[in-house]
This record gives sequence, structure tokens and C-alpha cells, in this order.
Amino acid sequence: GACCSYRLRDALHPLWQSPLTIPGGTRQSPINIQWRDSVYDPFLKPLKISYDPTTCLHIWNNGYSFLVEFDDSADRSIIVGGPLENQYRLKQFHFHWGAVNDWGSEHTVDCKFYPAELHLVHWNAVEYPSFEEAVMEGNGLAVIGVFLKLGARHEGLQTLVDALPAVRHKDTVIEFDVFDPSCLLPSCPDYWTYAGSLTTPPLTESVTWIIKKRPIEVDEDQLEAFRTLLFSSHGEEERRMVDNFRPLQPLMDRTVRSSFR
Ligand SMILES: COc1ccc([C@H]2OC(=S)NC2=O)c(OC)c1
Ligand SMILES: [Zn+2]
Repeated sequence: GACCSYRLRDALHPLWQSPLTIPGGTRQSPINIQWRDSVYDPFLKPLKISYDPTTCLHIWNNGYSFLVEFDDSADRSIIVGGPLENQYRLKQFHFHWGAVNDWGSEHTVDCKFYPAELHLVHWNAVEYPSFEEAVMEGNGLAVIGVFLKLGARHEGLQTLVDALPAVRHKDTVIEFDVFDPSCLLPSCPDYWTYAGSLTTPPLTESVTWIIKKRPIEVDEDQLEAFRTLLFSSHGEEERRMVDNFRPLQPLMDRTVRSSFR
């Protein structure tokens, strides 16, 4: 591949103790997005996003990342349009980040890593009865990926950052009852889209990826706050939660489409 060797791909990754690609996987994530190889698709619709901030439930540390989870028992926080055939319900969002600012994102653009990446996770509640079922289906999930770059302080993110000390250890949770995730989206509507997978076990090939072209800006203190979280539970030897991203996977027989020229 252009910017990465795949010999690692078949190794065991320290973080997950499982193969980095599922045997026979043809649409694994993350990937490098080579801007000049992406194909403008004029038939792609604008992505419509409507989130109800009161569907926010809690923040918890699941030992891989910290997740903000939402009440997905009705169509109150949804996305529709873009490359999607159906309406998808927001289930949770979380981040991936590095130990230093030179890396941390899962996807790369022209082989460039960002210090962190946000994943807004949605499931196809039109065709499937639950998130758990949708995770197993080719069109079950839609994940919006947003790159974070080092820059100005992000006021919307700060309310999340202020809650992180309460979820420092794995399996800790706090109530978080009003938050509007649209404050974490860049104003630019442009995105790339491709067919991919979850990036941690079960690695299922069920994700329609929507990767925003423009990053959002966060400051150094906010990135450092992510790095104060722990993979480890209370009472265990402390292991800092950093570098919770999966190595790049081969593009194989896929085309990345863009919503912009
Ligand atoms: C069972 O639910 C899961 C499991 C794994 C992931 C990983 O796959 C991506 S993408 N980021 C991750 O941390 C997930 O995220 C949507 C949801
Ligand atoms: Zn993720």
C-alpha cells in the first residue's frame, strides 16, 4: 500500500489479542483515503443530521474508549440521506487517539494521521430490530468519522472533557443527560464514503463510513485529558488509555466516493 506495510496486518495486535483482519475480510477498516483516487459521485445526497440533545444518557469507559450513549428506543436522533438508503438512529459516539499528537486517528488522508478521530455510531432501525442485530448486517451501521486537529479550544467538547475524571477507570459510568453531538461536527458538509467494518472486535463488515473532509479543532489540554483515561479497572495496575486505534487495512476492491468535486 501507498503508505503502510500490511505485514503487521496479520500480526496479533497488542490491544485486542485477535487477528487484525478477519479471515476472508474484504471490506475492513480503517483505510488510508487517497484524495486523488476518490471519485466524485454527483448522485450522493446531502447528509441530513437531526439529534435531540435530551436523548443523551451517560458516559462510560468500556476499556477501549469512552462512549457517550443515547436513548435509541425511538427515531429521535437520526441521520438520513448522504449515501444511506434508510434512516439510521444514533446509538453512541466515542473517540480514538494517540499517546502524542503525531498520530491517533484510525483513518488517514493521503497518509496523514490526525491526533484523534470521533466516531458517531448509528444503526439501521428501519430494517433491523436492534443495534446488536444491525451490527451483523452489511447495511446495518453508519458511522460518521470526524478528524480532530490541534488548534483552538472546542467549547462543546469541554463539557465532555470536564466529565472524564469520573470515568477514568474501565467500567465506570456517569449520568450525562443533555448533550448535542452536532456541536462536534464541522460546518463544511463535504465527506468521503466507503463500505467498511468495525475497527475493534467483532470487526464485522457492517459499516457505511461517512468521513468528514474537514477536521474540528481542539486544544492540547483537551487531547491530554483523553490521555488521562485508563484501559485498566479500579484496583488494577494503571494502563493509560492511548493509541486505541487499529492499523490501516488494505483497500482491496473498493472505491472511496466523495460528495464534493
Ligand atoms: C459492539 O459495538 C461496537 C464494537 C466495536 C466498535 C469499534 O468499531 C468502530 S468503527 N469503532 C470502534 O470502537 C464499535 O464502534 C462502532 C461498536
Ligand atoms: Zn470507533
